[in-house]
Amino acid sequence: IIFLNKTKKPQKLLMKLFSLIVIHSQRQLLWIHTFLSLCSSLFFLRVQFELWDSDDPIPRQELLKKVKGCDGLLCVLTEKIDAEVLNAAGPNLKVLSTMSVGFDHLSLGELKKRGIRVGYTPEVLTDAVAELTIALLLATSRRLIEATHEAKTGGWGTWRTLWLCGYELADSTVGIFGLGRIGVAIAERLKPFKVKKFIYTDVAPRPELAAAIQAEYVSMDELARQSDFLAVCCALTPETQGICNKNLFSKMKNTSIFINTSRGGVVNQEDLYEALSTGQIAGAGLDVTVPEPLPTNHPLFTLKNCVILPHIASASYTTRNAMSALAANNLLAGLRGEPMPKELQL
Ligand SMILES: O=C(O)[C@H](O)CO
Repeated sequence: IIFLNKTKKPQKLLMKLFSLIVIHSQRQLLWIHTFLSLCSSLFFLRVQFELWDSDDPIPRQELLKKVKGCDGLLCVLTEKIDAEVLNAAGPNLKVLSTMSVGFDHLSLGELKKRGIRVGYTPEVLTDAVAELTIALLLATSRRLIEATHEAKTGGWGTWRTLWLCGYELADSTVGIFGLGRIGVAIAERLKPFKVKKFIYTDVAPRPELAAAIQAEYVSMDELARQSDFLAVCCALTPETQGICNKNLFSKMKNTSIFINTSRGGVVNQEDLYEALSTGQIAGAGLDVTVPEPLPTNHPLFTLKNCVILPHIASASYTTRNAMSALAANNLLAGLRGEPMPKELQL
């Protein structure tokens, strides 16, 4: 979280920036890009900034206190930016920059009403998210977590014909729910695994994106019926909230693998638990849940056929650096009154 205030004191500001760079280059490589971007522009813009100096989210009360009077705010997805925060900020706030492609943590209506411009970080994380999705899909379908556990804990006896058998991608049908950049990037990576067919569903056909991967547009029901692997790549919106539910799982094959690297809110977790524990579907790989972190006593953790990761799809050094630099540049462009590199159209 970075709070920005315009100021007329560049000298003091430079000293402050310099000390912050030193502190953060020792602590978090990730932030260096952000600070360099900020430093190169802040001198000319004459702004003061304050950083929430921790990897843990800023406590809500602290956020409400510190945001008062700010012109700009850079946040991550753990901060809910709603009317309460915007009221606490007051009328100075002109720009909000989130270091995320997802924006379900932002009250867009409230931001629009106040004329606050919003920056976000699409594209720079596409490769990392697609890569992690493939890793999660294979870990789930080929039962890698179960297998390493068995090997480590003495379950590995003689070679057995059906022990730890899973499902392979060759000759399979892969379904994508929500075809955007990330869905296409996932399909491109899956293609060399000899997938037979890609199908997708979305609010409407997306022929240009689909052409890149020769994907066929189908209804949600068909997606459920045909997919051997179903990857959820849609944004969380009121329309997609809980859309992966009993109705969807009941139409899937009992050999199908369900993968979600978008947002946990898209899935009805009780229905997913039911589908997994009764063998309605074969397995699920989740990088996102509700809540996050998912309590360690959550029923989904008891299932061998459910692989749960702690929301790490974009967690590569390269991508997080790129996200932080883009978030900083969005913020600065917004403060200068210029077009942001990646601005959300409200
Ligand atoms: O929205 C995002 O940017 C991702 O979920 C973070 O990896």
